[in-house]
Amino acid sequence: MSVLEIRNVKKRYKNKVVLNNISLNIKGTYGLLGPNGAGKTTLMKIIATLLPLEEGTITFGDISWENDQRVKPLIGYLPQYFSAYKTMKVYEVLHHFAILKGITNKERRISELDAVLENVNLYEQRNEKIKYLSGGMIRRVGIAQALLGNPKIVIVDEPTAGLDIQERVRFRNLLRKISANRTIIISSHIVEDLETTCDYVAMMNKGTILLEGSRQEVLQIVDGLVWEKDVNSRDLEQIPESQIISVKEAGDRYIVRMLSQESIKEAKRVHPTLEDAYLYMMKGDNH
Ligand SMILES: Nc1ncnc2c1ncn2[C@@H]1O[C@H](COP(=O)(O)OP(=O)(O)OP(=O)(O)O)[C@@H](O)[C@H]1O
Repeated sequence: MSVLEIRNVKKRYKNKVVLNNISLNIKGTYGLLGPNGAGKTTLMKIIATLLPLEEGTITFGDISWENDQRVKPLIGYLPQYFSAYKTMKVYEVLHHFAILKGITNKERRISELDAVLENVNLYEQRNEKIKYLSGGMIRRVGIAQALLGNPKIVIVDEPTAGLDIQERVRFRNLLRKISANRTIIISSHIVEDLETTCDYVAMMNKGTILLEGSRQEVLQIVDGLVWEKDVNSRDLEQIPESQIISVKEAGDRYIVRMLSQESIKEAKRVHPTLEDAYLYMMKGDNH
């Protein structure tokens, strides 16, 4: 499988630099993690060719994003807000997208529509109107349209925003299921979404990549720096807020998770998670 190579991509809105020399090697299931306004959507739209590539290069094997007819069929895109077409039925919406994607052969179209409906587990609901579906089901219709034409690269922007916990878990499982033999790019500001689904992660803030690598490589940045301690409420107040990652209530005591270069008295060192690495990078970036 080719690597999606992004080199020195820059984007400005008027005088504001929104993407500042972004370079990434995107492969496998790839998570783009960053707070609101980091530039994730802008980068995804440029990859999806919805915004022009003004500076820098993007390539996938021998295909280049500069004027290549082969780019569009490579890509399936689920935007952050996929909620239009409310009065249309699931099948009609997908049929519409199949036509837009140029799947003109009727037999091929029918077999592709059936296959994507099965794939996202919505075959039973194919004659339901969109407005009667749950948020999670609508998101799955969005994935179904992105899969039409069997694209090699699927881009999913903030896939679980607004979904309840059950729907989020189901959606993550679906992303894992469709990831065989394709590159999937998932953007999110929710670390858990990427923790369980992604092989590679990039952390982004203010238009800049802070860290990129396999999940293991990214975790190494905080290896040895994460501590846990069981405290009462009085001791909890003594811990500097800048050190705290999370606090969990345990009866009348608290389990505090902390970041520290030095060992912390009576605390035990624990294995880092993606959230630890993300908070560490964000703290550093805000100094
Ligand atoms: N059309 C536009 N005109 C001017 N500024 C824009 C435009 N679109 C986005 N921006 C700005 O670019 C920056 C990056 O926005 P972008 O939507 O790419 O971030 P994001 O990481 O996807 O965040 P979110 O999850 O909030 O969408 C923000 O500061 C945003 O205000």
